[in-house]
Amino acid sequence: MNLINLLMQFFSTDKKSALEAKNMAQFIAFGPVIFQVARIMRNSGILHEIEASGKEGLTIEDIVEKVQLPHYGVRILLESSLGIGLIVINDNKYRITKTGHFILHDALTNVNMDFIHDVNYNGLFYLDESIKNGKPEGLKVFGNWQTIYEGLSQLPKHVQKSWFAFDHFFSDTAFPAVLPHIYNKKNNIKKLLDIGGNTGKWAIASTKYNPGISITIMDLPGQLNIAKNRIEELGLNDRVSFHPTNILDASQPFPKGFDAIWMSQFLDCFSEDEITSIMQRCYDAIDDDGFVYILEAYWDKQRFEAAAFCLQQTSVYFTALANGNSQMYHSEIFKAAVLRAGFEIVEETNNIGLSHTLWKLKKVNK
Ligand SMILES: C[S@@+](CC[C@H](N)C(=O)[O-])C[C@H]1O[C@@H](n2cnc3c(N)ncnc32)[C@H](O)[C@@H]1O
Repeated sequence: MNLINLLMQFFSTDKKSALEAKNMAQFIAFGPVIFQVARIMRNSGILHEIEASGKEGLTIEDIVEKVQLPHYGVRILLESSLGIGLIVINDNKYRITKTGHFILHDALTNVNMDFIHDVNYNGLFYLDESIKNGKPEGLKVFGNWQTIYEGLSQLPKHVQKSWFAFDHFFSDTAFPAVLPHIYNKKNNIKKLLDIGGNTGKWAIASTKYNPGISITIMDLPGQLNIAKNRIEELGLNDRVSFHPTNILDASQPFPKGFDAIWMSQFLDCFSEDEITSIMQRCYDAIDDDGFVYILEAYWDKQRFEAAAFCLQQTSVYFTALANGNSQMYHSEIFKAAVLRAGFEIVEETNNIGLSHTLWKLKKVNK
């Protein structure tokens, strides 16, 4: 049985006993409480102090003294954390559990937790309206934009920080692994169009990796201003140029003359029809021997249940906050939207970085 079939088994059987299922249902019912307590246990230093005490453990009085918070509040957090499974108690002393360890130290957990709290938490209150209207109704907690991308450069600094940390966490692990797939002798790419290039991470990685490459980043003006500053600081102005545009305006043609088009974690920001429209414009922009590369994470292509879970839950951010009509896709739904524009997949590479799949596409011969 291959890995993908193995993953789908997680979603095709109900494995829990009745007791486990009832416990899980309580975790869901108290979900926001569990989330906030775990976050405060991490941020207040309580979890850290308990971990640092090792086998010895700490009493509540020890903890109150170390973190300088009221006794009542610390008691509430500790008792809740026992139920959550972050800590255990023996002889009136608290010690950390494995789950507590991951809340403190696991990079994926921390990036997800900050993203959910800073970017999503308040806006998720409007999920039911977002589902009904197909609009990101939760975005109003930050401002009056059609999509979060229009407002990204104006979000409060701590919100931006968590958004970028989340976005970059996934691309940072994928980019080094994927560079040799793109810039090899066979492809011979000299000019690349990076659509949705954001703050210029891929452009910078590409120019460092391959001295013969020049890149044009296409994105919304707000993001390109951030990218421009970075590129200038690094002295890469002669290698990287910018094409500000709102890609949702289908009347705007794409620039031409590129050997390949690159889209990383980009098309998931759009509905199926919008993906097809963007791919149609890619089709018009490249020559018949040109390529389009798509780097995406699909929940059905993951090796681990937790990875699929993260992607399935991230979709809800797109619904309530980002744009109301896109998601982290199942690969078959995404593939249909892409191929409708007249492309075929000529190479597929899975398990890149944490969770990505790379597709190399070319125009279908007519
Ligand atoms: C999730 S980020 C991906 C960034 C980067 N490619 C990466 O792999 O980390 C999506 C990018 O798409 C851009 N984007 C979203 N909607 C857009 C639109 N309507 N027009 C142009 N760019 C858009 C955003 O500004 C953002 O930079």
